Amino acid sequence: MPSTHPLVTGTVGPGCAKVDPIVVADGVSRTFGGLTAVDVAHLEIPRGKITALIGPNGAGKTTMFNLLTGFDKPNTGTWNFNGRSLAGVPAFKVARAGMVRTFQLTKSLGRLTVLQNMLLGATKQPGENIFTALVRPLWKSREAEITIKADELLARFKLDAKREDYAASLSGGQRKLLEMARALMSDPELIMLDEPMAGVNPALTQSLLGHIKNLKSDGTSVLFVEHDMHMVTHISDWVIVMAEGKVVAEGPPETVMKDPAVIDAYLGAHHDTDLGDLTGGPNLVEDARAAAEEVHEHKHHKEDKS
Ligand SMILES: Nc1ncnc2c1ncn2[C@@H]1O[C@H](COP(=O)(O)OP(=O)(O)OP(=O)(O)O)[C@@H](O)[C@H]1O
Repeated sequence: MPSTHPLVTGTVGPGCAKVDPIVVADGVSRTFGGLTAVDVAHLEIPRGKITALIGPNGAGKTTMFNLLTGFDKPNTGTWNFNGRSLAGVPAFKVARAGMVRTFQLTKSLGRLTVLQNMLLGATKQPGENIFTALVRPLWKSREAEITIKADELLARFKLDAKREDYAASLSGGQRKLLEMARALMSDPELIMLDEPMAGVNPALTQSLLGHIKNLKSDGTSVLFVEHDMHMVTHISDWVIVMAEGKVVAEGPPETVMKDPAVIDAYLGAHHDTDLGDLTGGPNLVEDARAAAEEVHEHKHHKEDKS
């Protein structure tokens, strides 16, 4: 039976319209040779909420992130952010518009200090504006301003003690925190996190979850890609499921995990999974997570070898 939800106008389903969308995408496709990585007819991301983008390996989630944030160019498609068209706009301008992303493999620059990494996250660097660049006092005051902001964020993410350390010396989890903190240097309205939990040890998991929830309390919209189904069910307001480049399901976490299309999407990557385990049982979330982890490990194993 078609269902409704307070975040949605009309009925809940793949590509459904949101009451207050921050991103609206239409007809976005990207092919690599003969492979269609993304083929999304319509997608809307709700404002001020935490939205999870899930799906098996190779579903097109990271490619969709790359397209929306200007790190890749689509074959077709348009999208707007806050009502402003951002199709074809390069990544640095997308960040200035208020849409910032982090990467699956963190991009912190190991040979720069933690603080220097943070300063690079500020969208308007001192010297970017020719007038400011020529007038040294203005240059200096802007630099002081962004350093204060960087220090505040480092304290919030408990990285202040590491301020002068090289980013290369941080643990995987600390680098994820640094990525998130750096993304916040530009005061984004939408932050897009690509697998924030991957490689994070359990000690930092709670802290990362807390930071993501705080982002929402501060009014920031969050879109994240994640294979950890516990995280997805715990913190998301909304879940979007991709498989083979398309949006195959979406809805609140408590219902989307029971959707046959979601089960199919995970089984699609898992022909050897025991169907009896995954269909309809109370452990669906647990099983889907284990399935996703298994695929993930398999993939990383392949990557290690190559
Ligand atoms: N630069 C590229 N060149 C060729 N093929 C690519 C490229 N980037 C992605 N692909 C392919 O596009 C498809 C979608 O990949 P993508 O990384 O977007 O999936 P994903 O859902 O993010 O997967 P994962 O969960 O493993 O990160 C895959 O088949 C992938 O191999």
